[in-house]
Amino acid sequence: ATDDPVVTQADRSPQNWPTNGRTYDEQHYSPLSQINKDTIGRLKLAWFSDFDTNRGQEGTPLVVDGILYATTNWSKVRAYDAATGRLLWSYDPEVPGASAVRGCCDTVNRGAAYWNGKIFVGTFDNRLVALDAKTGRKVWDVQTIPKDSWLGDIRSYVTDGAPRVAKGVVMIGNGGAEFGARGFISGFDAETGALKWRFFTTPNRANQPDHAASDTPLTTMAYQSWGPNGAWTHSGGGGTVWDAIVYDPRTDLVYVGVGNGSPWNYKQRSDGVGDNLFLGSIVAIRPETGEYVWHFQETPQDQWDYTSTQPIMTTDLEIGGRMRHVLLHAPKNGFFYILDAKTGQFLSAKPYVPVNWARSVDPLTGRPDIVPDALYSVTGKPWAGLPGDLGGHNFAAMSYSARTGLVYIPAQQIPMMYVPDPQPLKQKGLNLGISMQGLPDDPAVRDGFIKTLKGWLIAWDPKQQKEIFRVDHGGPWNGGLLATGGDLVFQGLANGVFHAYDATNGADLFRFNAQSGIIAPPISYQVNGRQYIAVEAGWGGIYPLLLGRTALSSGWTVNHSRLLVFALDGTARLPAQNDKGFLPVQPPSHVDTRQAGAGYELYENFCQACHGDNAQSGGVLPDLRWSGALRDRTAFYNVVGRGALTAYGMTRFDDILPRRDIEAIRQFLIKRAQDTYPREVAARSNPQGIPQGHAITE
Ligand SMILES: O=C(O)c1cc(C(=O)O)c2c(n1)C(=O)C(=O)c1cc(C(=O)O)[nH]c1-2
Ligand SMILES: [Ca+2]
Repeated sequence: ATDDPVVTQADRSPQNWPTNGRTYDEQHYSPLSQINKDTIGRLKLAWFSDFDTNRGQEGTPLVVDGILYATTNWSKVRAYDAATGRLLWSYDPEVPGASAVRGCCDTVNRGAAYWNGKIFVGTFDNRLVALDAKTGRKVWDVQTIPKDSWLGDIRSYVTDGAPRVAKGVVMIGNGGAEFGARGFISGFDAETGALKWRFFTTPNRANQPDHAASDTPLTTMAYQSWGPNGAWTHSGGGGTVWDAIVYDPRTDLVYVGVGNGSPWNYKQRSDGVGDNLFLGSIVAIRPETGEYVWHFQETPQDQWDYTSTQPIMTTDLEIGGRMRHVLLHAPKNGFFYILDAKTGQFLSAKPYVPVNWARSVDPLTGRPDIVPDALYSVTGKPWAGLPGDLGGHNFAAMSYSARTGLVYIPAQQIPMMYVPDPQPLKQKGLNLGISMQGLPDDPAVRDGFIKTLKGWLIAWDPKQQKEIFRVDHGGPWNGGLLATGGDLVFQGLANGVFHAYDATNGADLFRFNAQSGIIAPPISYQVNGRQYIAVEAGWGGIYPLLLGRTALSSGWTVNHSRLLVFALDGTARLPAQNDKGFLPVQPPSHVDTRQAGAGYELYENFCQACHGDNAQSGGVLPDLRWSGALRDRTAFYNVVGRGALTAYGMTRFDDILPRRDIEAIRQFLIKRAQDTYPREVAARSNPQGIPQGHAITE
């Protein structure tokens, strides 16, 4: 079917939430208003459902005619009676645990798509699966990565974004640009799974046609913007399409948010020359053919992981006395962009968070005036960037309310020290061309860094391109946003508290202790005349995995993954919580300090990205200091070398790390356990047994 009114006319059915942003404009706005400023005092938990994966939950649930579809970590899908929470079916694509290491950022999933009685989900191992929405039975599945896109192990692909469907075509991209990847988006027939088109976002290294929709723009325009001999010719250049794919029925265009360069190091990637199209760009293509229509590059010469994959929305705005149909975008690079939706014409850009990599954006061309020192790979000198690699805004959905005229942005500040280190591309693991050293374990340094970590809900007036108000959060990495016809804005936070704010002034009107950090966006729907608010709780994603304990600066949180659903006069209650997390265990007494020293660097290179800087867990994956496997050299080798825990997502390293390196990592972990055990125990000597205050981040 080339039409499904459930999706294409979603604006006529406010009880539903049938596509990622509810309607094709992706405003994450629900017109429902039963829950409003007057009734908010009666908002209570109506039902909840525990998930079977305690890792980051980033899914936007869908609701179609009283059935709620949620996707969870490891690309699983669950269908519920949306009024009662009764589980109707669940689907597990059985993603191999060993594929976790192919992704930069937790085995998350950001949601499903609905079309003509089917649910579509992308799996972490890159399948696109169509399920019967009634029964959960698989209708078809296809592998979305063509074999020739891999280049040995130098390239990596994972799929964690939500597919989108327009005109009977299901569109999906993938992640992987932190390893090596050549980005693309593919369109499949929703009924059969047949590939209709593919659009690559970076050129073919021989500048030959790929026999893909992207051939002409790549060979005639993009190829010329790359240094012909850079490392991109092996890595693929990056430009992965890991999140935003937005169809606009008004223009009949699909807006594709394109990711960062691979490796990050621009000197290494492209000899330090060229803008490297289509990195850091929005590209507009046709849904039926993938044909190129326009592009706008937000970040030329990317070397900061400044992806343009962040959620995109469309709306009508009066600008300069004239109504315009526009795109609104707050990419990682810190500027809020307004583009003409039909032509891609640049209209304006203003910083929505502190920015130091560019002085400004040219008001006519939209080109950033890049600060010379920010080109760290060219200068060869370290650069402290604002925003950092995690962006002024990441995957968390923003929302727009036409009633207030405001865009609500889940914004943040996480500075990044970019230290160039153009090593040859590795066969496994991150290939950034920068140093992966974390912070020293010095409380003063850590405290200084933590003071720079910030999170805000920013209410932004796109007409004036300025902030109207903000809500200060304890720290970054908070959930996405929902605005409603009740003039409320809902957001879950990193510290596990779910809030409703007054959409006109940010007053905090509702708080609920969700027992786990929230990074997903809420939705709203209605069944039998009752309005509900639903959100997935589950702390994770890249921030706590990579930064470890430092990521808990908003407050101590442990992962309890579940779906929470609220309504007026709800009567459900969460069970008593266990907030203790991974408890310190007396470490082995013997350590080889020389080996432990060598182990630090190995740990930061191979283990840190999931288990946290300096071996302190961020509350999601096991804290390795207290692992039982530390006590025995062979047991540890079986886990790290031979893959005893691959089913849980822990890969095997014996293909790249010799035994002595793995043993050095073990010694480093024992040393870290010995050094930190006393302070970890002390931090828990309080009635709750939960680390308090300074100890959370020390
Ligand atoms: O370049 C890429 O291919 C890529 C992929 C992904 C991903 O697949 O989730 C992320 C990023 N980059 C990224 O830069 C980033 O900050 C990020 C955060 C997250 C997350 O889910 O927590 N994923 C990703
Ligand atoms: Ca990236």
